[in-house]
Amino acid sequence: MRTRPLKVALLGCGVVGTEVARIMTTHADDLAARIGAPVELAGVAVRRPSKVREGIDPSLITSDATALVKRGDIDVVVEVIGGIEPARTLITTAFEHGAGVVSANKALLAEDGSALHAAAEKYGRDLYYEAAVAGAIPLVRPLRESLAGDKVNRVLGIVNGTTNFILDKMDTSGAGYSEALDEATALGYAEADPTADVEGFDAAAKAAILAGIAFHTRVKIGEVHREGITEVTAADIASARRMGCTVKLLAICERAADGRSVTARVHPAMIPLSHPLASVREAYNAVFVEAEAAGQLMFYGPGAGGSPTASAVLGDLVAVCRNIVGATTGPGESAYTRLPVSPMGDVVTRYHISLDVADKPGVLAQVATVFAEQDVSIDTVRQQSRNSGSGDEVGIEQSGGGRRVGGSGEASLVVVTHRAPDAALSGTVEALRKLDTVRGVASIMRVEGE
Ligand SMILES: NC(=O)C1=CN([C@@H]2O[C@H](COP(=O)(O)OP(=O)(O)OC[C@H]3O[C@@H](n4cnc5c(N)ncnc54)[C@H](OP(=O)(O)O)[C@@H]3O)[C@@H](O)[C@H]2O)C=CC1
Ligand SMILES: N[C@@H](CC=O)C(=O)O
Repeated sequence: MRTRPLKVALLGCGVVGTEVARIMTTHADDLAARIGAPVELAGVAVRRPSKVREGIDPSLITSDATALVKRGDIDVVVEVIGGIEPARTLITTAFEHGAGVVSANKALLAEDGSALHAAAEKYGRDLYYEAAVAGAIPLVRPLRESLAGDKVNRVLGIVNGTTNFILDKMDTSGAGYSEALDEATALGYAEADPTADVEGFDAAAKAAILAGIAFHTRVKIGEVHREGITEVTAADIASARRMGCTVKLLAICERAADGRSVTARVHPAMIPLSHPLASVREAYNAVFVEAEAAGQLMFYGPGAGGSPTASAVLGDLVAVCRNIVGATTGPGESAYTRLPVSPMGDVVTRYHISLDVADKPGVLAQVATVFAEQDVSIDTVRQQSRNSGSGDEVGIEQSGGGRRVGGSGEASLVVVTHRAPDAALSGTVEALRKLDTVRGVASIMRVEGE
């Protein structure tokens, strides 16, 4: 065992950083045994140095993160500040000054991963970021290392704990959206600005990282199609239930059949209750990986929160420290080639469309014609009259398109399609909006996982 301790600079001591510092202290002997050298917390950079931080030697705390990473004796920098700047400059400076880096910062990796990897390679240092995707779940290293000899074609998962928590609460306990969000924030799942969670930015960043590692390419967050959960209503959730489905925010990354391009998208979707992702509750995450030789793999576990995320950070810290002790580095990024990211219009899937229509003869025929003109095949149609008082269904159409319309006034028409390109669906919706008899498009949701 080497006796000189490896020195670690911790940048950020919030939800995640506090737990990283605690585990480094309480598990110091175990970490030393696994690494082959003791590790020492050499400094902790925060924004508010006067705040009392339980369990942390006050003499280690500084507000000058730059000076800490430039000290010259730091072996590993753990960045758990978040955001783009100053995190990006601090990580690059760490490489320049000879340190390896562990980061949980998905926003930065999805925005500028290429440049960070290039800087790590230039200075011969490690950049590890297991905690950036799906909290405690080992996913980055299995994709980057264990599956490096296979060909991954699809990654589909729930990668944001906050939104899964909110949708789960809305579904199972009938909680309101705001109430569920407040609870997720109090539990430390949500980002500093929860807009990143509920508008899908956090999941989109994770999708960009996953697509990059899975397909050995580079995908930036701006290339990921993104829709959040703010428009998901109790009616959508009830409608999903009627179809034997539940609503989840999914991240889906796919390699095209010809292998020449990829797609990456994040949006709410209905999935059948029989699908394993349907039973992923609260802030848990789960990711399906489909690889040519391995088949289907599922990764499941806590996707957010201080302690689970710190577990992933500590795993990376051990790996980077081991590499330093062994005078080596982890897998580099030079084998990556850039595949184009296809637009959302090329994605083929099924849709659940809820329309408010005039409840009179001929409406269903008009609506069906629009779908046919756009070459979008209808699977099922369900009509619910607004005049029935109780809200009971008054007409159920069979698969494939028979017609039954009656009464007058307004009705709600729910159309579920067969698989069709997203561009064709957009064209259909645009044409539907122009029909006099269509009073509004209440919701559009993709149906996945069948
Ligand atoms: N929370 C979670 O469940 C997960 C978080 N992550 C990622 O981990 C990272 C950290 O998240 P989290 O711990 O929740 O964030 P917090 O907001 O709880 O903590 C951020 C920390 O960074 C410090 N900080 C902010 N700006 C600066 C600065 N300019 N210089 C020095 N320190 C600064 C803050 O200081 P101060 O304490 O003084 O305010 C605080 O200690 C993010 O990238 C996040 O996306 C990843 C997976 C899960
Ligand atoms: N806000 C994120 C935290 C982990 O990445 C989430 O809710 O999943």
